[in-house]
Amino acid sequence: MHPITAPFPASRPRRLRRTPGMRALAAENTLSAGDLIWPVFVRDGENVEEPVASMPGVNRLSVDRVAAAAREAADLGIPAICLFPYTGAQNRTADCAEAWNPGNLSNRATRAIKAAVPDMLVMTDVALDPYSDSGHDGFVRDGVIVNDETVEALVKQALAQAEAGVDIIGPSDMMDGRIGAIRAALEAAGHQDVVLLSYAAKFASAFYGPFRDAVGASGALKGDKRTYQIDPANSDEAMRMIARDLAEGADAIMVKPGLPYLDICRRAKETFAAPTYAYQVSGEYAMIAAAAQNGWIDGERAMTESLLAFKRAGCDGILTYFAPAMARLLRGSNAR
Ligand SMILES: NCc1[nH]cc(CCC(=O)O)c1CC(=O)O
Repeated sequence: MHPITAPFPASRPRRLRRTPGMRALAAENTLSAGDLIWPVFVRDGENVEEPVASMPGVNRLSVDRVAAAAREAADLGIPAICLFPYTGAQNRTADCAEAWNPGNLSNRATRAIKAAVPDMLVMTDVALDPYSDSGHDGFVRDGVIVNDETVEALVKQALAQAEAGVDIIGPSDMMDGRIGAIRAALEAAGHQDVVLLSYAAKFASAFYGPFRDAVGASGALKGDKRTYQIDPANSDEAMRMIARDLAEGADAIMVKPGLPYLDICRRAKETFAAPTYAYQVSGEYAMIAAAAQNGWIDGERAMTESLLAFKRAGCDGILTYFAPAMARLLRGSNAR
């Protein structure tokens, strides 16, 4: 880039900032409901809407309420919902068998959404942590999260999700070789149109704390996830993970968390020119929502600014708990 600026007063950059119309004309990036994926927590029961204490404004929904949420999303122009099941300690086992149960919570919610709103895209998470008594994304053997055996289970989980009708599968487990294995299994089973959105650049982050509360994993988790998620110190490693996952058949890639990793978003987009998404995770949501609740920041403006940042960084879309609030705000105005 070679920006050319005349010396003052020939150049007065404030000319282009003078009115809302002028600013709209000069805007380099925009945000729309079509950029958003809404992560939703699913729980047992009927007609249940249970607040998540650490995420003000976010609820765990029973399957019937998830279908209603899908209708709401469709009305707001949000193209996709991402499902995360809440599992209590009593349903967590060492063999994680619930993960590939065709009738598990996630698969039931998928079918309910597809029945209620067929055009709503359903995304699901592939990882064992909602079903594991250890809270880890893989099997634990002698204190080690084992890779290859976990990948076999992830393949079964992904196939059950595809059978239930999901459009987008998001492996979030960070095991080695899972994208290739899941892609091959999907092809073999006739699910050639299922999109793989790989959580390729997923960092071992403190910002997942409220999520682990929301899905019931906080109490279960023993230790941390640093032997499989990426060290926050690393950027080249994230590029290698993205390259690998694209080479194994990922259609799109994700950077997670979001705001603390905008450099990774920008670098990923420039390096690979692939469809690139960011996950504005639970801790990021909680910080903004809690500060707004206390009157310390303007919640709507902070939400909008944080989401626009992802577009500026090169992302094609954002997974965010703010999705319905942002879409509602966008519908009411042309403001970004
Ligand atoms: N496979 C687990 C998973 N999938 C999405 C999130 C975090 C999402 C959020 O914090 O909003 C996590 C948590 C983790 O890795 O511990």
